[in-house]
Amino acid sequence: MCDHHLPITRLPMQGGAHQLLGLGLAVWHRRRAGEEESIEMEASSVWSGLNSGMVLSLIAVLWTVVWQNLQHLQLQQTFGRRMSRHARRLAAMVDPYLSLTVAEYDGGRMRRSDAYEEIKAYLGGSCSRDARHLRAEGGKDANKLVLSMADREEVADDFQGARVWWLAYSKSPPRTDGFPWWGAAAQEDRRFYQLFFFERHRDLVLHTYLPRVRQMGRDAMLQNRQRKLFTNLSTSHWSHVVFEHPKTFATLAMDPVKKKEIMDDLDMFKNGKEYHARVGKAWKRGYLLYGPPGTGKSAMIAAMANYLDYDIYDIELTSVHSNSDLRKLFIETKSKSIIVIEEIDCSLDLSGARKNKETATEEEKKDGSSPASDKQAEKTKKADTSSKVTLSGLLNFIDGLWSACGSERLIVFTTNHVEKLDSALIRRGRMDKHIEMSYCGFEAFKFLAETYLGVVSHELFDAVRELLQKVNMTPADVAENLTLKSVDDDAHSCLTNLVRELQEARMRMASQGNGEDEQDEETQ
Ligand SMILES: Nc1ncnc2c1ncn2[C@@H]1O[C@H](COP(=O)(O)OP(=O)(O)OP(=O)(O)O)[C@@H](O)[C@H]1O
Ligand SMILES: [Mg+2]
Repeated sequence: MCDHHLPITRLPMQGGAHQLLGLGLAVWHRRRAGEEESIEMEASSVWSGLNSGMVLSLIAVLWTVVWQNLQHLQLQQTFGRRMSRHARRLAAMVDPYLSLTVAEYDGGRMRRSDAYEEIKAYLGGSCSRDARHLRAEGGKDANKLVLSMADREEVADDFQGARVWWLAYSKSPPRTDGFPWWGAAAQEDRRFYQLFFFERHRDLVLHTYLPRVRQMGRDAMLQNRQRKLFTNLSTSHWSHVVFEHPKTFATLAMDPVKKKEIMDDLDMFKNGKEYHARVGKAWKRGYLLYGPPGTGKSAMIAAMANYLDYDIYDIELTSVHSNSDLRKLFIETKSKSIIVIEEIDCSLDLSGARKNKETATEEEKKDGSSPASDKQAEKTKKADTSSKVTLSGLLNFIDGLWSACGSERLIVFTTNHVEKLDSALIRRGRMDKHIEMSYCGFEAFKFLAETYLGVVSHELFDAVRELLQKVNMTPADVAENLTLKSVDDDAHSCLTNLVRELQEARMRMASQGNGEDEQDEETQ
C-alpha cells in the first residue's frame, strides 16, 4: 500500500448522465494521478488536463442523452449491438479504468459475504496509514482496535508495478414495505468496496491480486479473531458477545477413554475437509449430549469450542417464529462454529407443533402428572404461541439442502430426556455421535479432586469410592463440595463435606426405598 493522493473522487452513482459526467471528472483526476507517479504536474498541464476532462464529460453526457433516446424509441434492437460495441470502444478511450464491486451481503440480505470480510481485513492494515476517516472495532488484544475504512474513504494499493484504488461506500436499502419479515437489519445501509484498476492490469488484478488480497485478508482475520458467542435475541437475527468460557477438556471430569474418543472424533472432523468432499457429505457433524442436569453437557460444549477454536451459535428455539426464520439464522452462521440447541425436548413439541403454556398445563392436568421439570415449565412459558417451528423444519435445518451451505459446523443438541426425542431427529446422519453425560464415578471424582484441591490421594478416597457406587451424584454437585469456600477450608474439610453429603443422600435413598417397599406391601 502506498501513501498517495487518491485519484478517484467518484462515488458510485446511479447510471446515466450523472455517472458519465462523474466519469469525465474522474478521468481528469486519474490522469493527474497517473502523471503524479513520476512527475509533478505544472500549472499549464493542469489546465489542459482539466479542459480535456471537461470535453470528455460533455461527450459523455451527449452520448448518454442520445443513447437513452435511442432506447426510448426502441431502436436499440436494430442498432443496439453495433452501438454498444462503439460505446465500449469509446468508454475504453475515455476511461481506461475498470471497476469491481464487492457487496457486504450477497444473496439479498441472507448472508454476509466472505469476500467482503476478507477485503475489509486486508484493507484494515493499510487504511490506518492512508485513510483519513476510519471505523474501529474491538479485537483480540484488549488494548487495540481493529480498523477499517469509513464510508467514502479511498486508499491506493501497489501490486507488482500496478496501482489499484479501493473505495468504501454504502447505500440505503430499497424500501421494504410489504416485507416486514426482513426485519430491522434490512433497513441498515448496504456496504460495498469498489476496486478501480487500469484495463491493462485486468488479468493481473483478477487472477493474481484479488486471490492474494483474499488470502491475506483471511490471515489478518485469523490474527484479529475473537471467538464469539452468538444468540438470537429476536426471531431471525444474531447478537453476540465475546466467548470467554474457561472450560477445557483438561478440566472436564469424565471417563478418560470416553474423553479421548471425543477429542479424536473432533480432530477427525476438523481435519476432514478432503474426506467430506471425497465421500460427498456436507462438512458438518451432529452431536447429541444427554444426561441428567449438572452432568456437564453445557461444560462439554464450551470445552469443544475451546478445543476446536470455534464460535458458538446458541439458538433459542422458543424465540424463532417460523421454519424460514430458522433457515435464515442458519444461513447467517459462519463456518468453524458450533450451533447449539439446548434442551431440545423443551423447545419443540416432537409431534411437530410447538407447545405453549396452556396446552402443556392442560395436558398435565388431564393425566394428573406434574410438569416434567421446572425448566420445561419455564421454557414452555416463554414459548410464543405464534411460533411455528416444526419438527420437519428442524430436520430440514440439520440435513436438508440448506444445511450444506457453509462448512465446518458442528450441530449440538442437549437434552435431559433422550427417551422423549423423536427417533427421526436423533438418527445417525443427523446426530452422528450420541454422548451420555452421566453421574460422577470414582475416576471423575479423582479428576475433580486433583483439579479443585490438588490432591491425588487421601484417606477419605475409599469412603468416597464406596458411596459413589451406591449414590447418584452429579459432577456439578461433587465439584461444588470440592470448592474451597473460605480461607479455613482445605482438602480434608472439603472431602469430609463430600462424604457427609453422600451419606445423607444414601440415607434419603434408603428411606425412600423403604417407603416404596411399604407402599408395595400395602397394595399387595
Ligand atoms: N464433568 C464435569 N467436569 C467438570 N465440571 C463439571 C462437570 N459436569 C458439570 N460440571 C460443572 O458443573 C456445573 C454445571 O454443569 P453444566 O451446566 O455443564 O451441566 P448441564 O449438564 O449442562 O446441566 P443442565 O442439563 O441443567 O443444563 C458447571 O459449573 C460445570 O463446570
Ligand atoms: Mg446445560
